[in-house]
Amino acid sequence: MILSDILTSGYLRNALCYFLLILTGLIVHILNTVLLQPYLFWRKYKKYPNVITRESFSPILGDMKEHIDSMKENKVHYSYMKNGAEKYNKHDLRVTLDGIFPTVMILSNKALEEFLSMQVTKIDRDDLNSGVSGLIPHSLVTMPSTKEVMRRRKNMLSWVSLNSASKYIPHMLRCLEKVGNDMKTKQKVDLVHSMNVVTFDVFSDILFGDDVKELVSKLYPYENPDGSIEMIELREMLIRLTKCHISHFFHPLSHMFKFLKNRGLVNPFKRDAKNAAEFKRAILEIVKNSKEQKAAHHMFSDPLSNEVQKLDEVCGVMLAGSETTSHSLVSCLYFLNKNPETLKKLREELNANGFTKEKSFYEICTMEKIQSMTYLTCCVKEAFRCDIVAPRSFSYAALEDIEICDVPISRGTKIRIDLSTCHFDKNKWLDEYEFIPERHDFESEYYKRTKQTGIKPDVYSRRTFSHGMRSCPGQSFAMLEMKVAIAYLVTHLDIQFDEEQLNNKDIGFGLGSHFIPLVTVKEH
Ligand code: HEM
Repeated sequence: MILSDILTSGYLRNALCYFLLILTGLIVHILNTVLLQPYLFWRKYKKYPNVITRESFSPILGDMKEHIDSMKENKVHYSYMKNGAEKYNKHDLRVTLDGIFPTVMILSNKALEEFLSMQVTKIDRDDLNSGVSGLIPHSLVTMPSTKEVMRRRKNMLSWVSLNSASKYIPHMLRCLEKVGNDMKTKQKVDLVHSMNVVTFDVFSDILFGDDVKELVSKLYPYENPDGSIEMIELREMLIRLTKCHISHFFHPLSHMFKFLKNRGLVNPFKRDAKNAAEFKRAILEIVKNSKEQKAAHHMFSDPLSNEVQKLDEVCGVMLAGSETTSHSLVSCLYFLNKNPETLKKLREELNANGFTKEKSFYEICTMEKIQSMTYLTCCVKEAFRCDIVAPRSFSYAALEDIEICDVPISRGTKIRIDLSTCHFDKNKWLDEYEFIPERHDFESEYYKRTKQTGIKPDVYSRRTFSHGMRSCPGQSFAMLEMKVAIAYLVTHLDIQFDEEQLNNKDIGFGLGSHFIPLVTVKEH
């Protein structure tokens, strides 16, 4: 058939018609999921007086716009939650759009109580695969609370021995000593990076045996955004992978065309998936080569989980255990630098308990001593209140149509607990924007004063580790590690942040923060 025949024949006309039909369907589908459904969701909740939503509908970006605008103004991406606390705390729920995905955020205590009472029959962990959980899609962190997942959670806790963590203190001190000495030799130190070295080393010692130390510190290939391959250590790889996966959250494509991200079809998702696979391959090699019976070895001997789940479980523990604590350490050191009187008082408590740099920390730093220092505990608790490593919980979902505080929530809707806003509730915390460790000390004058005003926190006013059966299982371990690290660092070092960062009241060092704290470090 010659070309003119084809053009005039019905073949082409039919093909063209089908093509236009498919294209129209695709456009309608995109407009419906990207614009119409999010808009209807936003509008539906505007009428409830106990629900707060964005004042105007923001297409495609949704409430991500808040995060992006904060960063543009040199504020940490979640600073709007703190600054808007007065407005938000008047409501039970906040309805947001994570890009185009509708999410209900639990704000008030009443809403949280109702949420917890429905867990896990009507509300459960969502089978999520976004943000940082996209890095570990088969770990228990991302799975609904089936019997099997709760069994994995219990086993993981006992294998990692989080409840008898005192045995890890000497190793924590060795890591701190090494990093502390290294920091003193540099003119400027990226404090997030240094604290990451500490927390990663602590967790690699918990998970892997001494016989694979070489493999842990070996260099592995990592593809950079410009396509170049850089040889880096595993801990550096974990830091970069975490940052990249958090940034997926702010990437419009991951909201508009989820499959592109989930299947790693285009960059940066493609590159990040490749780097994640390399990271996991390295972890597998380490576990397989270790003969020592450390936590990862036990996790891999679980006969009821498959290889992919076990691998993600180990990576999940590394991620949950090291990234969170390192960022919290930076926040705590920041507030201590910003509040010299507090730092002085903390050093006095440490000195009075024998924590001086002339003494060997390996002898004096016992679990009992660490737990007995009230002011140290208060400083860590206050840092947890004032800056939060994860401003929202992982994602949960409604398993059926439910109501929270008389507000209907349809089956399948994503629900998250707001972990930050209540930390600045002026009805629960006196001087809510000030860093005042004394507020956590029942014996202090400040505490007595707050009691007289009637403004006092309750069990749900502290949400750093979330609440309920899927709250953080590493809380007491994290507290211990924070206290040992702060005790060591403030006794041995003077850490100075730059003035601009000290004066920025909207700075923060939680996950995904764009701030790089370049500090100067001197011997104390
Ligand atoms: C300062 C340090 C830490 C903070 C602020 C923190 C905070 C959190 C938060 C907010 C959650 C989400 C809970 C929810 O979705 O409702 C979580 C989950 C989790 N955390 Fe932590 N965490 C820290 C340290 C640790 C440590 C040291 C471990 C040790 C292994 C750990 C292991 C986990 C695990 C396994 C989960 C998932 C629990 C589940 O889904 O059942 N975390 N953490």
